Amino acid sequence: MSIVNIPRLDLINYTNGSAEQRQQFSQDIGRAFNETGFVTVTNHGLSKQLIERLYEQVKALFAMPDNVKEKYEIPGLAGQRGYTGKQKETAKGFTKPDLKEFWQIGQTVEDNDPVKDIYPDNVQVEELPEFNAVTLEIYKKLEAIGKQLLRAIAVYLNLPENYFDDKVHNGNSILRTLHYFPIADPDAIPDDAVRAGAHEDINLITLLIGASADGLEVLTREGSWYPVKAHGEDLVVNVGDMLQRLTNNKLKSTTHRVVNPPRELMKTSRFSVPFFLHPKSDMDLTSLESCIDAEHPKLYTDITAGEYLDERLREIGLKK
Ligand SMILES: O=C(O)CCC(=O)C(=O)O
Ligand SMILES: [Fe+2]
Repeated sequence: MSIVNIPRLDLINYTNGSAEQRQQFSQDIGRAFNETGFVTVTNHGLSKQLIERLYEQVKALFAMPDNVKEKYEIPGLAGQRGYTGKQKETAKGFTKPDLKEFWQIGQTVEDNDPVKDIYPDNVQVEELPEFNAVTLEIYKKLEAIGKQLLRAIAVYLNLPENYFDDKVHNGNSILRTLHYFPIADPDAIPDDAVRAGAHEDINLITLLIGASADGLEVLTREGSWYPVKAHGEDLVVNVGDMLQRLTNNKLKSTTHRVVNPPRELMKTSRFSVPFFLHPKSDMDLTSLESCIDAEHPKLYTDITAGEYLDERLREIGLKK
């Protein structure tokens, strides 16, 4: 069996470290993103109490009756805000939808950036004001952590450290709170229906809170599945297709999935909260010249982040 290297990185070494520690952090995250596309991050600044508050609210949201949640399903928004009901998203190449329901929160523009006009408003959960408050706080904090990580990656790529700053400022990022619901009768579900079918994330990088629950697996280069284990409150961070495209596959957007639990645990829920860090839709994803040479010929056509997102939302059935 192959050994998959998913290093555990201490963010304090980047945010408060010496020049040497910062350089080391950049090399460590860059190398891991080049090899497996995944790292775990500790000392990220989200307190245990905040994460507990988040999960309490996420559980309360999905505990509401389906007919209450369904009033927050907004036609025309491709699931990008509010509720998406059970079995609506189908991983690319799969025929059965994933066994999950989710709620998505988008960008809140706080300055007078005109991009404000193109983002739909977030949907407020009337029954749970605390859900609205804690998810907004988590969104802003994960966005700030993501910006730090992109700075470290920019250094690894020999770009100016602030290369991504203006591209992700007021970006089209999404916080997704997810519920993999209990399966009352395992025999009633189709054989190939899974919690989350094998897929790659669309965005630049993903920061996931709560991957300590079992089920998340990454596909190794040898073609086997390897479980991702995070220590308690660590974040799991991975490369998405936009960053892979920008770097002409130097950084790898690794295929991952969430498997169903063993039969005796089918009646239990699994919750998780990924943050998909997106740039503004006008970011040019044309592969960097520095990532193209005779050994690494250009693999992708030129496209903007907005055009690319549109294409992908159609493929997974969220956009008609
Ligand atoms: O639930 C998880 O652990 C991962 C979810 C995921 O990969 C996704 O929503 O893209
Ligand atoms: Fe994913």
